[in-house]
Amino acid sequence: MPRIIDGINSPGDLKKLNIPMMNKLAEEIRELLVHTVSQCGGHLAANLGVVELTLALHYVFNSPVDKIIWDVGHQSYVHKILTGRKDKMPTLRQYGGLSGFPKYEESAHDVFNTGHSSTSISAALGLALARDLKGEKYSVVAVIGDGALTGGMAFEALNHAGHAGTDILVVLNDNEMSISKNVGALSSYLNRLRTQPSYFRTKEEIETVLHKIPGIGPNIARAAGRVKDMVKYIMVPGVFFEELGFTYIGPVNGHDLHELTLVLANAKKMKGPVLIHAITEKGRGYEPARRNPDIFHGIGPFDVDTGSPIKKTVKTYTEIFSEFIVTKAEQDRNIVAITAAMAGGTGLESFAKKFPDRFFDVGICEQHAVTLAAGMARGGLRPVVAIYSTFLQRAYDQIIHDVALQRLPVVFAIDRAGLVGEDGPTHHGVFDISYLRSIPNLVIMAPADENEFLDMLETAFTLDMPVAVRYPRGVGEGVRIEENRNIIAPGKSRLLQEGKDLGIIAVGRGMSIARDVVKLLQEKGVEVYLVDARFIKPLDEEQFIKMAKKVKRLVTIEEGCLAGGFGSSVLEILADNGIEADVMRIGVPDEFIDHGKVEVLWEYIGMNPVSVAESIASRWPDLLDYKKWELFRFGQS
Ligand SMILES: Cc1ncc(C[n+]2csc(CCOP(=O)(O)OP(=O)(O)O)c2C)c(N)n1
Ligand SMILES: CC(=O)[C@@H](O)[C@H](O)COP(=O)(O)O
Ligand SMILES: [Mg+2]
Repeated sequence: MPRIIDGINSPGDLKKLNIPMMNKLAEEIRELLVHTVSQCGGHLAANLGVVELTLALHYVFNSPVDKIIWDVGHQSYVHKILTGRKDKMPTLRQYGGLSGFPKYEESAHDVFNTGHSSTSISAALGLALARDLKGEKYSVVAVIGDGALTGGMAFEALNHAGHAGTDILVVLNDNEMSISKNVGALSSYLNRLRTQPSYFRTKEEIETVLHKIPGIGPNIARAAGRVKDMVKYIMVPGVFFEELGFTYIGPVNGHDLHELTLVLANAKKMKGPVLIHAITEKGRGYEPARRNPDIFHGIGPFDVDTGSPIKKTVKTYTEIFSEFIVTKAEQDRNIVAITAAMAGGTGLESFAKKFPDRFFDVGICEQHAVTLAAGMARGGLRPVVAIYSTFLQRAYDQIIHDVALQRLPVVFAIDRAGLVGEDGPTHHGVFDISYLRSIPNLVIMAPADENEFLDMLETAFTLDMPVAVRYPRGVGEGVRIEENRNIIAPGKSRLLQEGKDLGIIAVGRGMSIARDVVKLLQEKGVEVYLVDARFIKPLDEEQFIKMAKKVKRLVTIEEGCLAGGFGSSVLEILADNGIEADVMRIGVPDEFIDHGKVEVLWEYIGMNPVSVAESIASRWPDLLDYKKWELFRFGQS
């Protein structure tokens, strides 16, 4: 049977279809989504939920002349399929292939790059204001989820857009889910909009209801009758958005193509800011995702028939943190845990189950999460804020102004530090070393393996000051976990071996690379002095100086950006102490690193063990002769 999807190569092809044909196309798109994500991994549930919404948007609007901006952008696969990238779907999230997020460099239909939440309305308003100033004519649409709407930036933008009054359409895609169940008062408000028919009652009906309230009811009813606006508050759905200057339309069935296309076509003609509240179901059309939208929010490759993910054997750093923090909280009642809508991703779900009163999911509000922690610490609690490195960027001022400046004992569990792989440049956690190490009053650690990680977490709670522990995405080194924990003295590195030819100082997952480099070099007779820095701040100055004096040649290895990074801090120590040494820094160069498997990315930036060994051999040819180092890559001696 011919498939409609085969004839869809641009949004223009959609406009030839009628509603039944588009419904059929929706089914075919869902099949493609499930197949693709089962192979490549990715954000399945959100995409399954926006199939009809995306079809309707491309049916009514004329992309790329009209601009559609996808908030977070994890739900943009359907948009990619409809805008000429259907055949490239098998390359999704792989190195050199399609990005999992909108990317202007990939297509003119991806008007604005996203990945972090709650930026779409600001960007859309910027485009709309640019359009107005340049006297151009096109529509601008921001598609934002109910989770992303919890982010402060979205409100800053609504506030400005309502005031600016220009033509802009916000489509609120409300599926009641962030990654987990959406939280907060706003979420409850959206829920009331969805479910309470009282919003549609007439003035007379409202007065009747009010009269039934004993004591005060009749008075309120009389007052409401006099004050027009008060009645409006009760009668008009979406009054919150209306009061901000938006025309609210909704709720609309986000899976009914007939209703969606009509409403969008009307909204397109309206003047000023308009908000359409569309109700969708996350995971729609694939039962495992519909039943577990949180698991299928972002998932690795899985079996389509069962929905089961491909199993891993070694524990992830996140799992280790998860177990640690539950045990620690059993011992210390003052420990509270905060997440910004990432309970699953940061491993706080078990904590939430065990200590519901001590767990706080604040929504996608990293800034608030950090200052909330500061307030709690001032109030005598022991807060741990678990946030991905890339999202902590949002809370920079709060770390400085609210936590560090007041030297408050907040523990930052910084997950996804380093390259994260398939999510790519919006999500790589490569900046935290640089942006944190300049902050006074902050201790920063990075573990080389699981035992060190647990020791660091334990140490963090012994220090009466702000402490950050950064650790990577995914599995650890697979070492056996020892029972006894060691408290590490701040700034104390770990000497692994002494050697006379070359010194390597590595930190965090850089140590795993360093170990392999040492093996390669030792096989060629090079004697390496190897130190696991453990601390990014404070640094083990004494050890580093001793080492530099002895070997004169140092290599630093970190999984973070080189600019202002850990290697730079080693150079600062040497310079400040007048030590002359030849230093090679290995880390992330001054460019945004694409998406792909971490090992592939390491190779690209010259950070995998073989590349590092080759760089060492080429920089110091007297250590190894050319012929020998050339053979590293082929594993020959
Ligand atoms: C600043 C920031 N914090 C956290 C995230 C992680 N994150 C990605 S999607 C998402 C939930 C978004 O929910 P919603 O906007 O409702 O989209 P849905 O997946 O439900 O369609 C979160 C928390 C992010 N991308 N950016
Ligand atoms: C879109 C987004 O920001 C998150 O869903 C992110 O992709 C999760 O990453 P992890 O898979 O590392 O939890
Ligand atoms: Mg949602």
